[in-house]
Amino acid sequence: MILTVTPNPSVDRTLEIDTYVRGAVIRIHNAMAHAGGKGVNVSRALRNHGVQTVAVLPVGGAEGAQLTALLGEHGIAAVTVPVAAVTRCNITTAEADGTTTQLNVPGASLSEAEVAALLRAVESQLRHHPKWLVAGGSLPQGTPTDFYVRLSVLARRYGVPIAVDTSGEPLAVTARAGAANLLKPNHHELAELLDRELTTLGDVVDATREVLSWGNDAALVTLGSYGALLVEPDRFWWAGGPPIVPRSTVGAGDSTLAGFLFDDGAPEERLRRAVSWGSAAVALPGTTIPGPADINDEGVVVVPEPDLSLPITDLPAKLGSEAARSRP
Ligand SMILES: Nc1ncnc2c1ncn2[C@@H]1O[C@H](COP(=O)(O)OP(=O)(O)O)[C@@H](O)[C@H]1O
Ligand SMILES: O=P(O)(O)OC[C@H]1O[C@](O)(COP(=O)(O)O)[C@@H](O)[C@@H]1O
Repeated sequence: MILTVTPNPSVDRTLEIDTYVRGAVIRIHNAMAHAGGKGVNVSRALRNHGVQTVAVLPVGGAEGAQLTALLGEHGIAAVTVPVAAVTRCNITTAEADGTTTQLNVPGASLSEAEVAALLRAVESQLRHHPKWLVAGGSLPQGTPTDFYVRLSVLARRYGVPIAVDTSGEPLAVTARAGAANLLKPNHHELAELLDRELTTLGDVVDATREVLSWGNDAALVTLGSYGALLVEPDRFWWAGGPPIVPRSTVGAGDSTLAGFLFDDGAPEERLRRAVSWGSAAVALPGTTIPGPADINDEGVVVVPEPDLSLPITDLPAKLGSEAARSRP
């Protein structure tokens, strides 16, 4: 079983339009709603692939009830912690040219008692010794910024490894505490954490190694359309998929993390699977999370320790074609 916790879940609403024009009346072609939030999406991806998973999340108000109903439709076993504040709705516009714009609400406040109830709900599931605890997303107001560090202390007490996918201050606090067995920042979150631009592959690998030197075991750094890197203290790999015009990139990072955690195995294989799940998510509308029928890893190339001087933006073009040429 893989346990996930999402302190700030969302009903994700997606509006598919031609082009976003500020100040204009925009006609919507398709509107859809999915259960969202990082841990929730990891649970959805795992569940789609037959992995047992439990999602812990706070829910409140009518949107909380809708979120619970959506989770039921997705077949997710959820432990919901009732809270007074109304669950947020994040809104995405998905344009015909593949541009995805996310409007993420901060999320209503949790009281101290509600934060404590959330931690207790996670602890009661840790007693079942899940294979991983996956903790993800922003923190709602009222949640201490060291929330993920507290989760990590709990997880370690039960011998459960923890993967954390967050951003901003909660990422800084978690990473600097060396609290994670696996971190899943994207390129921009990593640059913000280190407060410097990361232009080449070497820049990203050095930055990630710095983060690992704070006590974190490994990092899966996603690079948007430029693929993803798996970095351990002494080794790293890059992987990338075929070019895609996205339908919606929302949920791609979460699907990538789920693909990585789906099974043990050689790091290259886990990274290949991660990128194939992430690429599949990009081709699907709204926060649709891929299942086995959506995924094809044939176009995904994995390259161990590529040239560190390569600009990130050149990776798919340079490494994708080199790997294809050297394939037997
Ligand atoms: N525009 C895109 N084209 C192709 N693949 C993409 C695109 N955006 C994301 N992906 C895939 O999804 C993964 C996660 O995307 P990324 O945007 O880095 O994560 P996050 O959603 O966490 O910000 C990438 O590693 C890549 O495999
Ligand atoms: O908690 P945050 O950072 O606001 O992010 C929440 C949003 O991220 C998502 O989990 C998608 O994340 P990814 O695109 O990184 O996979 C949405 O479902 C959700 O609305």
